[in-house]
Amino acid sequence: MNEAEAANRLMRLAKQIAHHDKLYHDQDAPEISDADYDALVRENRELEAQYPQLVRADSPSKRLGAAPTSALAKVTHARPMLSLDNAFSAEEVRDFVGRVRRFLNLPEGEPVAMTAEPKIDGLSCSLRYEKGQLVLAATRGDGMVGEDVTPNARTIRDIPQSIKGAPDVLEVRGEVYMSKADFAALNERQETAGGKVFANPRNAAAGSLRQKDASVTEARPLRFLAHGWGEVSEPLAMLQLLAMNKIESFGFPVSDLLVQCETVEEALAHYALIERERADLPYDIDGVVYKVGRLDWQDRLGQVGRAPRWGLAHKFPAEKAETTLEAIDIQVGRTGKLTPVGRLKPVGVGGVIVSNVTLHNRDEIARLGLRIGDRVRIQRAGDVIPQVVENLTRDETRAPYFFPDHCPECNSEAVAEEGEVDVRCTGGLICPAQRIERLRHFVSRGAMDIDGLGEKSIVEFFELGWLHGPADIFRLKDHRGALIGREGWQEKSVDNLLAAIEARIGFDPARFLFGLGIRHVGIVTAKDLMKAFGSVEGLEEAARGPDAQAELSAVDGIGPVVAEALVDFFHEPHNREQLAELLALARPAAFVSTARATEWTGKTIVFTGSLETMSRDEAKAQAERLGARAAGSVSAKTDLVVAGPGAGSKLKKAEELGIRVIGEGEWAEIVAGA
Ligand SMILES: NC(=O)c1ccc[n+]([C@@H]2O[C@H](COP(=O)([O-])OP(=O)(O)OC[C@H]3O[C@@H](n4cnc5c(N)ncnc54)[C@H](O)[C@@H]3O)[C@@H](O)[C@H]2O)c1
Ligand SMILES: [Zn+2]
Repeated sequence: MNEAEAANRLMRLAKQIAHHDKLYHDQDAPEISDADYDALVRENRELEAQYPQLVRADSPSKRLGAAPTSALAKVTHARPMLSLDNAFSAEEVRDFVGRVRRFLNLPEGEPVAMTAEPKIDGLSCSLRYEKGQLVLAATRGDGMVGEDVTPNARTIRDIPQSIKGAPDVLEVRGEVYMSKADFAALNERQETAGGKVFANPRNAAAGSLRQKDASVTEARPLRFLAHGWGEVSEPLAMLQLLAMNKIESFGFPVSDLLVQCETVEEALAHYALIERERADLPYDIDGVVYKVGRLDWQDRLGQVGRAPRWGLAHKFPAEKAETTLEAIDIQVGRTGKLTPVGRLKPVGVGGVIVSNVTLHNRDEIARLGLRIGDRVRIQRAGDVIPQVVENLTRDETRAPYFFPDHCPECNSEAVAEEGEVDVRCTGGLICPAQRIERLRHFVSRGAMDIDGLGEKSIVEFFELGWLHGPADIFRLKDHRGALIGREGWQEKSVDNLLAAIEARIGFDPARFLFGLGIRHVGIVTAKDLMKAFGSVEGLEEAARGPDAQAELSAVDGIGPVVAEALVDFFHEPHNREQLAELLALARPAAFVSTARATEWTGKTIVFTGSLETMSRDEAKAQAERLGARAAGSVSAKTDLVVAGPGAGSKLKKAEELGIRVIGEGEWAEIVAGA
């Protein structure tokens, strides 16, 4: 940038910054974020440092806030109310201390003790006490002239009306603010009442204090925290910290995170501590304020431009930033869920460089109207994964983004169930993203129950390339030689594992079906299906038939959601391929109904309360042996309820419906007699 360009830029910056100052300070309605505003101020400062001859009379570096234009009376401050210079890094804090040291001409090694405390996000207010009585409360305004808000301040409980033991004239300065919780509640009330909703607690506090009618202020939950003083008729103390202690003793709230630090490194450590506490503090803060500890040094340092030379605001890094969305990638989770991830042009947010954001799901992308190449505002809260909060471009000419209808990992069809936002891959058996999870499920207790094949071994075999899908479990015997001698595997344990696998050839088809991990197909549903279709092959035929949905839904215990999941699963070619292999190797048994025809055949039984002589599973198995179905909830279709001690709502419902209820003893008799 040459000198002429710099002059132009400085003129534009002066106008822009003045515009935002007015919106923010006078109208309590900012248009841009603080971080964006700070960036303008910073650019102005850097250009002025480079071209000192171009510093304008109306430069933002000389002004502060905005001259008040409200209906409130104006007051000229006895001592100006200043702003603070900003620092955004530890380096800049060290530079600040270096400047202080040089200004005071301190000998090498002489420490500069400083106080450090939270920079609370409210609006500054000066409270003037004469002979212990509150006589004036004023906002900062442009630093020289503020607004008279005395009646308003009198409604704030943290502000004493009178104080004892103070100098004849004492101006206590601090921040009027609103707690996060009070802010949220206020906005909720405002919204229901159709009133103004505030952008943040700072604006809410400013808008609430600067009211013509003090009864409006009174109804708002405002608080006050002291952080300094203005005119005083006699010195309060020799040190900043002790002066603040004195102010506290007069009855003003002072931050309990205010400390004196002996070195700059100590101060930076306190900054880190406050940053860690930030989320848990009841009020918003946007940084840490350091002040030279010795008041005689503060006097010597004085002020330059709009800020004291003895104070510094060390701001927290911005937690929001703007950047470009360069791509959207789809990640497939262990359960088949497709999650869109935004790839960003890397940008600093809250102290870290962010290049990925979660976009949650298909609906979220549609809500934001995202297209590749859009400018986006992103946000990072604590250690939560960053997310897009706003799309800054709505360029209808660029290609819209279409959420994939196939899994990027295995190319199987990806679908969202009705009423669900998540899109899932249907290629359960072969999808690499889902493999380990599926394998784990296939061998689990309730399914194929293969002893010795835990998650650790699954991962090990998977990484060795031995396990792709469940069919490979039955081919592990081909790797016997290679497995023996690997860490944790002796001949005996290998043979035990292979025997456990062999034992599952010709196993229960319902547990086999359950093991496939088809969505919504639990063990009870699997049994119902096997009862109806006799075998997995029979089920497959039905699920691929022309009338599959209707045929499946007709089965007792199967609803349309399960039917759809089955149709999806058996239509996916990859699944069918893997299943064919698996059936050839595992050869599940034909379903034999262990039920005899009894008077209970086809009936529905519900067990509730605790059973004393048997487990719930055993009771259900007994019911099934009688040809009955054990259901989880009582309805008009229930034929019998077996209630043990502690039975509650199910028992009550059965009684209301007039369903036969028996105890465990009577049930045992039925089982024995059948
Ligand atoms: N978004 C916008 O459009 C916009 C416009 C103007 C200003 N701003 C924001 O307002 C701020 C600039 O205003 P500023 O000039 O008042 O500077 P400042 O708010 O950054 O710093 C000075 C003020 O900090 C306050 N403060 C809080 N805790 C303090 C403590 N412990 N000790 C001393 N002072 C403490 C005081 O009220 C003091 O006046 C920046 O945060 C800026 O981002 C935003
Ligand atoms: Zn997939």
